[in-house]
Amino acid sequence: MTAPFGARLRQAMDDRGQLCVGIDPHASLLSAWGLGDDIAGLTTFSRTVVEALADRVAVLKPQAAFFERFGSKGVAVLEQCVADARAAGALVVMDAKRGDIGSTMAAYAEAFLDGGSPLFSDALTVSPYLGFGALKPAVDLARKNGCGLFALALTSNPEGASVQRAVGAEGRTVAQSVLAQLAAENAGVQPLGSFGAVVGATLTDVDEADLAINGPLLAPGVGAQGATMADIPRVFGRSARNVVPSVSRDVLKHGPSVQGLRDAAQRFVDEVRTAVA
Ligand SMILES: O=c1ccn([C@@H]2O[C@H](COP(=O)(O)O)[C@@H](O)[C@H]2O)c(=O)[nH]1
Repeated sequence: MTAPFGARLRQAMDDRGQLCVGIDPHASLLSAWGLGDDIAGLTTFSRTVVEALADRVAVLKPQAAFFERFGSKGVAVLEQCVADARAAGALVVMDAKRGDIGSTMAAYAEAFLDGGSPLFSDALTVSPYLGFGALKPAVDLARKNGCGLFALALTSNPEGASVQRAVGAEGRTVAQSVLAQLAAENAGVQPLGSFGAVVGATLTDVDEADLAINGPLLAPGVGAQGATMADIPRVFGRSARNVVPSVSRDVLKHGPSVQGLRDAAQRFVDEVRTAVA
């Protein structure tokens, strides 16, 4: 039986360091790597990232959009990418940001969190903006299959605040409500719950108490969006050890050299270790 995602993530971060590398095959990166903006380029790009990093970084996070833009052939590349990355030892967080009414959410959950699915991943990013309760089918399937979820709470983009910082009837922000419901899912779990939040490393004013969800905190925004690893303790305070900083473009720009990708990832691992120590 597979250990819960939170326990597997804790172990992976202890062994390999606190880093998630995003696999985001932007057209501009494909071009910079000397590849075509086509299926052949997508295949070479994702294979190279997996070859370079899946045996050494804790988490790889394919961004589904960059594969989906090529249609079914792109999705086939994504399926292979996920399978290869998992086989090489990385935990895979599928960044697909799914969220819908409960009955449809059940189908999204099956697509990514059912062991028989070609896109089976260790965890999935989800949007709680149809109501956190609508995510229940995904919560249930994730728990059953040792998977995790990362719910969007305080995203790294400046536009997110208009929704996420809005104050609801009970006097707390939407983000606070999402974080509290994640904390409830993780209550009492050791060493770390499996139900995480997406909280940008770019943020300036976050209440440390809200982040104590006993679950992982996926922190995009390091690198191209302007945050650095030094921001991790500033933003996350006492929860910094549960943070998985996520970097896509600022690692990927060092390809197609396998060694270049490895060196870039290692620099970020070293930087976050120093910052969080
Ligand atoms: O709040 C969020 C949630 C998700 N993302 C995703 O992370 C990567 C960031 O890429 P970089 O190149 O490191 O900027 C991308 O896939 C986003 O969709 C985010 O940035 N912020």
